[in-house]
Amino acid sequence: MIGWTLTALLAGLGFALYSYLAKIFTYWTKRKVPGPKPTLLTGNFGSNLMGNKSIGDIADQVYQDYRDEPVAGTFVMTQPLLHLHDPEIIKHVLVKDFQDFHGRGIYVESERDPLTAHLFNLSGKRWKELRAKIAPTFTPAKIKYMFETMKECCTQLQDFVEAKAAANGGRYNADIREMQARVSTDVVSSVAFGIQSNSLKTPESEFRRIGTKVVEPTVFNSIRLMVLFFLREIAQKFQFTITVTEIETFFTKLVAETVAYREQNGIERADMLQMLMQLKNKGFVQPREGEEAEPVPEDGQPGGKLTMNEMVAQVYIFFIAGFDTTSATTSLTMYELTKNHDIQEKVYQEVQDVLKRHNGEVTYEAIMEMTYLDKVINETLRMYPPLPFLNREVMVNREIPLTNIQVNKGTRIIVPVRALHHDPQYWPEPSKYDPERFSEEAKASRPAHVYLPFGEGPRVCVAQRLGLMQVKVSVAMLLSRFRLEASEDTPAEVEFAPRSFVPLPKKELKMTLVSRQIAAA
Ligand code: HEM
Repeated sequence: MIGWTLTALLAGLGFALYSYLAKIFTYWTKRKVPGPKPTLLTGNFGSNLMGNKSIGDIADQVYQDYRDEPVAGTFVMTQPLLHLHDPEIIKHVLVKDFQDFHGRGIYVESERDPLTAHLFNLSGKRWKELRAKIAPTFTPAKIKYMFETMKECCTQLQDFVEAKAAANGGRYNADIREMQARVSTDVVSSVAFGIQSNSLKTPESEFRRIGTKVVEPTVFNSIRLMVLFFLREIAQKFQFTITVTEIETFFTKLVAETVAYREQNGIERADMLQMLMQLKNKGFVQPREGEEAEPVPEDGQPGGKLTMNEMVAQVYIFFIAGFDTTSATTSLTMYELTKNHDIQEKVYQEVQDVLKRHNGEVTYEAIMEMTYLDKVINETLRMYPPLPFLNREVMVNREIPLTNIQVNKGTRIIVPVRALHHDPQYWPEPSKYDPERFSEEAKASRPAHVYLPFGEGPRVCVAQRLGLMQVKVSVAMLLSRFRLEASEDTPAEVEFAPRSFVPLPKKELKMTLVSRQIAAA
């Protein structure tokens, strides 16, 4: 008897759950939005939760399958997600109607999980105020100032490779992705905190260890990212803490100790931490000499001063957003240059010609004159955008622009950047590495908003200039001293780790750097 009652109860519960989920999954069909059929508990993202595919891979697949549709709808577990495919709709959401779509829908818990409260994650008034305060940290004048630090790290890289090559008849066979990750860690730790992390020479350095831990493509990190990005409601309900304690402790201690040391000893440096300290102490970033002050809004400096916790959260995002994006772009540029000798030769010639005009000195102005290098980096960012998608949240009940699809406040939106960058209707032969796609003529011939490596609109990457400059300095300085050659273990195509967010090769990315100096001797 008890057995029958229990079976009936379970069957009833199962049916109720099934009916509930089936109703939720009518969200898109009711709105006549096409999309793949969701699976009962995991929606359309089961393969991500199982660790077989990244969120970017799934967005790519939806784009392939529904390319001719202006939008498509999926579910992350039970959370509806709208994929934008039409460039005009994308423009409206990112730029023209930004105020109604400005959120990211990301989990932020400033008290219990303070490192989540950073610029990338925040929405609403808090994002707007913080963005206005942080943007002056990345003006051209400030980047020019940080340039010398970047250059110093790249000089150390040149010397490091030269020494390795000298010990091996002028040739150094390196895992370029790991090497660049270490250099980028050095750059970001110097530019952000004025600290020499020495990751290039000491791979077991604390900074490199923490950096690896943050981006490691583990199942845990993959699920963490999914919850952070799309399942805020669940995280809030169950009071999840997303940040790993060790990482939170590392950054909190680092910032507290560095700030205390500088304040006690009256030390001022030209780095991001100093600017964040100004935000903590004064509520605004001091313009540099000769630099125009940012216009102060009519309502004064909104949002007051930064708290210590807010400061740590910003340092954390500068670190994670800064080192992996730039090292992926630099190493994949070098990889493509090993495969495309004529392009490598053309960049090398440009670097030589420009440096000659600048007395052999790598300066900010010299790098800005390297227009072919700029095209090359743009093409790498097209083929391998570090962020394969952009995300937004609908902030009010309204229709999706240029459609009659009514969506609820809180609906998540995704712009499949990588899929757009590989669509043959905008990029003929998308697998071909061709920097000429970025000639003025070619740029004018395609719609805007099909190239979005840094995002677009008021939420565009706040450090775009810094990121680009770092990649360019690194590539230009390496090419000026070394020829890049494929070695027998250089892959014909790069295969990426499925659980990784930014493009992280599954295996080492090997190539040979040949010293031009030794070869010429
Ligand atoms: C090649 C290098 C880089 C690439 C490709 C890149 C790409 C991006 C993208 C796609 C976004 C989202 C934009 C959107 O949603 O519209 C973003 C946002 C952001 N990036 Fe970058 N980034 C790079 C370097 C950096 C660096 C060096 C830093 C800091 C030191 C940084 C800090 C940020 C921050 C704080 C945001 C959030 C902006 C906001 O939501 O207001 N990025 N980045």
